[in-house]
Parts: sequence; C-alpha cells; structure tokens
Amino acid sequence: MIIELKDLGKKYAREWIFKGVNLTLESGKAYAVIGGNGSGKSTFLKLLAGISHPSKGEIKYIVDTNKVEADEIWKHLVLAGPYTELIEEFTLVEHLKFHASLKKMTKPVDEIIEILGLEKSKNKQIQDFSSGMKQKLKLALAFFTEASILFLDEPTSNLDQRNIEWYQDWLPLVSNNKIVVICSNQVYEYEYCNERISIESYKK
Ligand SMILES: Nc1ncnc2c1ncn2[C@@H]1O[C@H](COP(=O)(O)OP(=O)(O)OP(=O)(O)O)[C@@H](O)[C@H]1O
Repeated sequence: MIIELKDLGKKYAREWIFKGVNLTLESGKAYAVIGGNGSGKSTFLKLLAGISHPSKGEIKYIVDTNKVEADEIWKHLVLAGPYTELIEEFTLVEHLKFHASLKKMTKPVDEIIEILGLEKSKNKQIQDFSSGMKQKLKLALAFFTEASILFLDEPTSNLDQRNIEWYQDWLPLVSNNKIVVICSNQVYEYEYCNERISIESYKK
C-alpha cells in the first residue's frame, strides 16, 4: 500500500491551512503528524481518509499495483478520532458484534472485551460509558479491525496513565505492515512513529 500526496493543499474560505505537500506514505511505516492547536493536523488526516476533499493537488492510493479511488479507500482503513462516532444505544457487546458484521476483526468479540478489561461493562450501553471507556473502545475498534491503514487522531485523549500505557503496549502489536498515521501534539502518543510530518512547515 502506498499513499502519494502531490502538491496537496486545503483551504477554508480564503485561508490556506496547508499547501504544497508532496509525500509518499508506505506500508510498514508510522508517521506522526505534529503541530500546534489549529495547525491543520485533523484537516490533513480527513483528506487522507477521503472524508474531505483537497482544494489543490491530489492523493493517489495504490493497493498492490492497483489504483484505488478516494471514495473507496474507507474499505482499506480504520480511523479513531474525536469526530468518529460510537453508537450510543448499543451495549459494548452489541457494538463490537455490529462492527464485526461490517468489517473483519482480527480477534473474537469476547477476547477484545477482555483486552479492554471491560468484562463487567459488556452489557452496559455506550451512552453510560465514561469518556475514557469510550476512547478505549474507539481504539480497540481501530486496533482489531483488519485494514492496511491505521489513522489515529489524539489517540489518548481522556485516558489515564494506565490506559496510556495500554495504548503504547498495543500500538506496535497492531501496526505491523500497515501505514500508520497519528495526529498528536503529545510525544508519548507518537514516540512509536519513525517518521514526522510537521504540518506547520506547509503553511506558505
Ligand atoms: N469545516 C471547517 N470549516 C472552516 N474551517 C475549518 C474547518 N475545519 C477546520 N477548520 C480550520 O482549520 C484549521 C485547522 O484545524 P484542525 O482541526 O485541522 O487543526 P488541528 O491541528 O487538528 O488542531 P488541534 O490540535 O487543536 O486538534 C483551524 O483554523 C480550523 O478552524
């Protein structure tokens, strides 16, 4: 899998958030997208995920040797971010089973619940989860879905120290041979990444 960015730019109204991004992202590498608040990290990730469209330039997705269109790339990726939604009416077990009916998971539902340490909450509705429990579920859905691309935006928001370590322990185990992109301004979230993309260097 390769994602090729050619002269990529995004503007809202008349303001360029970034422009002139020329990069090639490859399987087996992990990229940290870094920059201050409002610098454009989430905007960049949403473009890569095909959720929003470039104002300039293009994104090419190549799976094996085949080109994949931007509106089809969701089939190859998982994304966990502040703007990704959980289905609040479902219980934990229902949510995981529903997800597993749509996308192939790498582990059975019961094992994921155990890995989450949420056995006691398996029949609790997501709307009654704490913000940290919801964040962990988002991460588990991303970590244990079969996909060639793993996108994480602010992955440890609302997590306590023990769960930050849970995230740090699992990340290398689920990243094998994927393109991993992590948007963050916390070093402990992205220290695993061997590549850095500084979004502020594409301002002008
Ligand atoms: N839909 C939108 N319409 C207009 N402006 C937007 C929109 N989405 C984002 N922006 C603007 O784009 C800029 C970059 O926002 P973005 O959320 O990408 O930053 P970020 O680096 O992820 O920030 P943070 O670290 O605070 O999450 C901000 O000025 C923001 O107001």
